[in-house]
Amino acid sequence: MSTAAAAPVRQLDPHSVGELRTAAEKILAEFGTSATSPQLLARVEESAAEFGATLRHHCRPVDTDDGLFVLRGLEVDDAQVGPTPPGWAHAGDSGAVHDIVLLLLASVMGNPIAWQGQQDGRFVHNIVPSPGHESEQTGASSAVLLSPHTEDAFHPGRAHLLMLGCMRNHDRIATTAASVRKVRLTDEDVELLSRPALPILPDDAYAEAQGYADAAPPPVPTLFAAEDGLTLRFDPAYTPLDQADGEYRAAYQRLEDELARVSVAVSLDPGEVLVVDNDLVVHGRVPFKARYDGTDRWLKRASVRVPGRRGRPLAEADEHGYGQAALEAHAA
Ligand SMILES: O=C(O)CCC(=O)C(=O)O
Ligand SMILES: [Fe+2]
Repeated sequence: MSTAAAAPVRQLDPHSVGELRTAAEKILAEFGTSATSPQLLARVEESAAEFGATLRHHCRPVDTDDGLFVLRGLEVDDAQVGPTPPGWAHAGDSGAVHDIVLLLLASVMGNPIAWQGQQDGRFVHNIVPSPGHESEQTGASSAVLLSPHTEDAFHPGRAHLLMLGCMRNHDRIATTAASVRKVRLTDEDVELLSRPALPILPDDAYAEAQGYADAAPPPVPTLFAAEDGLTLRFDPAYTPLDQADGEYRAAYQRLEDELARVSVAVSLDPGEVLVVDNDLVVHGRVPFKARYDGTDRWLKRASVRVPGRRGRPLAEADEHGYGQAALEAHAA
């Protein structure tokens, strides 16, 4: 895994930073919370529509095979944001102005989404290590490697973009990212992995979806040849690989090895926002020791759909999504 020059950086200019900050503070002053209501979301959409061309340009689609970029230039005042919450359920309005900044950025890039079944339906999630969850394959874990995955891979309505905004990261714990556009596979492996062989089951962040029993889990392809290149849908921790034949398993393993080979480690500093194209890149996190003293690593996460984006199999439209539906922040 490489760490040098891990990600293309887009440096925000002071004017763009000011626009974001002023708009977010105004919205927070009006509503007194970052908890989303239809009124707050409408105000976010209005404000985002008024941003200048420079900020919009910083928010243009991912434009390299890295499949990601880091927005730099926003500021987080470590003293002012208060202690890292001990779990998402305790976060409340901690760092509320940063929730709104992230929502504004997300609204420039596309349409933010939320899931009823995750973090109380919030549009901005808090990713913090949580006592008792150390070994899970969710954002609340710490002691284990969070293995590379497509965000919400089980669902046809999953995000096109994943945004991770850093609030605090004293131990410089890295997010990992691997782009399918950088892997080397034979045509035979690509063909094999493009067949819908296995389902991807809902992850541990979706207790309700895990109980879904109305229909069988649909098999989905791991790779897809989109117009502009390969895309992937990959979450080995929730894929029943033992149901596949040896040939498929071997190809899947070769893909996993290649993703590990091209993986980069992105250690975010406060104020930085990592934007990952969820169709091109799988992300994860290295293991670390949680502090549980209010100074732990703390990220804000937003998920975004990009209207009109292609690059996924049409058959996804028929998937049941395990009874889960994403809420869109803004009318399509
Ligand atoms: O903690 C991280 O860096 C990434 C966690 C993760 O997978 C996520 O928030 O979706
Ligand atoms: Fe994730």
